[in-house]
Amino acid sequence: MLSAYRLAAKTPFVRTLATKASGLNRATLSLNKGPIFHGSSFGAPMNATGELVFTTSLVGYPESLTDPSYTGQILCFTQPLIGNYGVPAQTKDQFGLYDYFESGKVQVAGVVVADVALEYSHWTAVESLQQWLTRENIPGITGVDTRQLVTLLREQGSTLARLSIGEEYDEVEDAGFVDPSNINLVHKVSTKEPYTIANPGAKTKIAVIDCGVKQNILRCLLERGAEVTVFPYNYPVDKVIDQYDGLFLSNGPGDPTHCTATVKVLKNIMENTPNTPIFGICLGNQLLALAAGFKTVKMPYGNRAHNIPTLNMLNGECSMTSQNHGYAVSSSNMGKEWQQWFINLNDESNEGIKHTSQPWYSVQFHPEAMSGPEDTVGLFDLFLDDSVKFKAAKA
Ligand SMILES: NC(=O)CC[C@H](N)C(=O)O
Repeated sequence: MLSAYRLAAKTPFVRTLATKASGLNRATLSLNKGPIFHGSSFGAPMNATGELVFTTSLVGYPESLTDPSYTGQILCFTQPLIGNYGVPAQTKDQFGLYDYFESGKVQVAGVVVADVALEYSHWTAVESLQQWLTRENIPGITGVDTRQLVTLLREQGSTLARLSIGEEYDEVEDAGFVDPSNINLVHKVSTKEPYTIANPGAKTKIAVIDCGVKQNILRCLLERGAEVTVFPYNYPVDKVIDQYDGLFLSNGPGDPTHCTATVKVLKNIMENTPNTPIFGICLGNQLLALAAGFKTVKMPYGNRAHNIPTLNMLNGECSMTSQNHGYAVSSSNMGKEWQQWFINLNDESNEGIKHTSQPWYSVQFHPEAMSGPEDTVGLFDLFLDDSVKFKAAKA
């Protein structure tokens, strides 16, 4: 029997007037393992290649498109109409962080939508999605049957794809498909130099390993009273960790096994300064797991959404979470020293690990929720409380 999703994918797809009437040029989305989708070009009129992934989040395209974890990926939105609330200005808050974006630029390689809204309306908006992507040199394709496309991706897994201008993918002209999993993408997005975000009256000092940290993660730490120093992913943080009350491991793009330098630093910290509180998010969860001796695996098509239910294995609480990942921690049996902290209630994949005696823990989902539900934002309070306690114990 066909699922409702399969049925929907089989019904004819109707493009709305917004796209048809716009006079956009033709564009093509070619999947490595086939097939080819035709649509109209919006944003920058150029070709792009990357891993094609999809998100089922209904809102938050300014945040998702600027999330450094999407580097190297072509992002397909299953929400059919994207762009209708426009794009906000690049204003900053009192910490110098972007109010509405997760980094200073669009990070995805390309965008795939069913129907781009060329007109927009929102009190924060200053330009359309089309104008923003054009300015940022990122191409998009609209008019794609995203239901059919996502059905395919769910069946065959995330795939490499090319987005090209015109009706056909030209194998001779194009360099071919670039596989971002072969590249150390963290190296591209991590800060090149350490920097400190001052926070007058801060009660604790946190070292952040930046693998592509989202702005709202830094804000969640700062707002709770931390002074934050952000380090490159390959900086020898183990040599300076005694100056800090806690270590935070950020989100980031690509395969976590590329971050060997970070895992080495982490192992040193866990061995030499064991009482230091450590908290990781998403890639940070994978890196902590690798440092603890566990393995990570590539998922068939990953989890990218705002409504993924997770179960806290220690207290039985269920939370809705925001997610964006294609890799997962593989072990469910964690031995005596570690425990599965959270699991995913849809596919039972790992959603977090916790040490049984040290203040070391991490989650696969995004408690900073930018965007998404804020059910688990209290994890930042747990981490800051642990770092304040650690600071008191050191004094
Ligand atoms: N958001 C993230 O940190 C993503 C982590 C990792 N790159 C993955 O895809 O699983």
